Amino acid sequence: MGGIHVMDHPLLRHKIDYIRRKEVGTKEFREIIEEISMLMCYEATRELKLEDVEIETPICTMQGKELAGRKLAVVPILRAGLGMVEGILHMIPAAKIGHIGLYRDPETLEPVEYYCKLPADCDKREVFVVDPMLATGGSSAAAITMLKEKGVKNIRFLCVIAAPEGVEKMKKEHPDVDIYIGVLDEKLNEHGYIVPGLGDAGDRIFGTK
Ligand SMILES: O=P(O)(O)OC[C@H]1O[C@H](OP(=O)(O)OP(=O)(O)O)[C@H](O)[C@@H]1O
Ligand SMILES: O=c1cc[nH]c(=O)[nH]1
Ligand SMILES: [Mg+2]
Repeated sequence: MGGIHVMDHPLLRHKIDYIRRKEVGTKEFREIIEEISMLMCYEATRELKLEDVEIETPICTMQGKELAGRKLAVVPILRAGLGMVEGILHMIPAAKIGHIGLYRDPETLEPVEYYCKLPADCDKREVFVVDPMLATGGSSAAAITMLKEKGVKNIRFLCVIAAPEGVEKMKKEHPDVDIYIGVLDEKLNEHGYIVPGLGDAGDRIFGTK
């Protein structure tokens, strides 16, 4: 059974509220999203399994620990999810990377799929789906459905800012998935944007629009 984990950490909160400011430019926005992702990764990996391993220190032999099983895969939802990959790779450099291309139709707010490329053995890995924004939940729910259709079982979703509407949709459609949220915001506006939010994460990361 998955759970909703709203991170309650002063450093994370400071960084998220800093990049909400409209005067923060692309370079700084991108750098800080990377830092936020690193901190979120630390928290989201808390439950990873360890196994015993014998190691030799300069002093003696000991039973040490290392991460069990296959390494993680990180799957950003394009485009904005790409902004979170580097930060996670700082923590887990050997992670494999998949990509799911989805954009939200501005009229219907429904996700439109345009790309999917995953590591060949993705179904045997722990998969972290990443996207800074969970708004209606349409994009993340669709991305996770795509992964499940390919046999992926162990999925966690990391987002920087979530709206309650998106959290409800994810709980309903993917109750087995753990969701890690930097900050839970108030609501969606009439255009499906998160309030207070930070605007369009993809445009802010890539300097488009
Ligand atoms: O929860 P939802 O209502 O689906 O909205 C969230 C989605 O919207 C944004 O992507 P967008 O469609 O702007 O694409 P982009 O990343 O290419 O800018 C965001 O990065 C999420 O993927
Ligand atoms: O507030 C929002 C909602 C969807 N996508 C974004 O980038 N921002
Ligand atoms: Mg966008």
